[in-house]
Amino acid sequence: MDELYENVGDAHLSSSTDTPMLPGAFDKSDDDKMQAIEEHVKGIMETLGLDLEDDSLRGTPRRVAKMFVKETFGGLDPKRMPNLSTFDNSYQYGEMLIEKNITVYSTCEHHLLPIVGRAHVGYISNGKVVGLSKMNRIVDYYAKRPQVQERMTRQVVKALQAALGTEDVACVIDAKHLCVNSRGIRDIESSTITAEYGGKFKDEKVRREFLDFIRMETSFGA
Ligand SMILES: Nc1nc2c(ncn2[C@@H]2O[C@H](COP(=O)(O)OP(=O)(O)OP(=O)(O)O)[C@@H](O)[C@H]2O)c(=O)[nH]1
Ligand SMILES: [Zn+2]
Repeated sequence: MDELYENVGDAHLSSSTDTPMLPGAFDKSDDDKMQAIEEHVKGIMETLGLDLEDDSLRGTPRRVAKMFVKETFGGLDPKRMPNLSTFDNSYQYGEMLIEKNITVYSTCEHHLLPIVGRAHVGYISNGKVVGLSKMNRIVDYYAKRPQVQERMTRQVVKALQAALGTEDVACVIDAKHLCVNSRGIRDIESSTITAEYGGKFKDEKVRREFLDFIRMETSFGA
């Protein structure tokens, strides 16, 4: 684990943001993966002494396999990377744009327990603009992997920097890790904040504005 975290500060190392994958990981079909996972889940349940003939338990291995491949860990499949289509900044908007309170449902890679929280993403256009929903989509794509929050935060920033052709991208994530909240130390109140500031967001004033904006209460009527 230490080695993984040592790399977290090296923005120039692409390996520091990549999810560690086995060679050939992208060659298997979804059906092959689901079949293998179904067998493994069956094994775990039988080891725990559960009767898989029971009506309620019978479908669980298949259900979990489908959920892992298609939903919970769907973001391990590069084919599911959202198309971050950009267009020209024809309206000459020159200030920062923030998509805040993006819901994060992810999974802690140490315990395979949920991470639930909110991401706030901002950028300053360098001539290109990205559709608002694409920021929600890119957060969700990287969230759908076994994750550490530090890596997820940096993956979101790097993907948007590449799509927008600018370093001026920031992401803050505030999330609850059920491995901390519901087991182990069982601290239901604590949450984890991570931040990645690229380009102009490293400037104290720009960063301050970003952080002030994401703290703004947004209410739409009653
Ligand atoms: N840095 C970081 N740590 C995480 C993240 N998610 C979970 N962890 C931590 O990973 C650590 C794994 O530590 P271990 O000591 O191997 O696991 P453990 O015995 O289950 O630890 P406890 O949770 O303290 O009971 C724990 O401290 C978790 O809180 C994350 O996104 N980032
Ligand atoms: Zn965990």
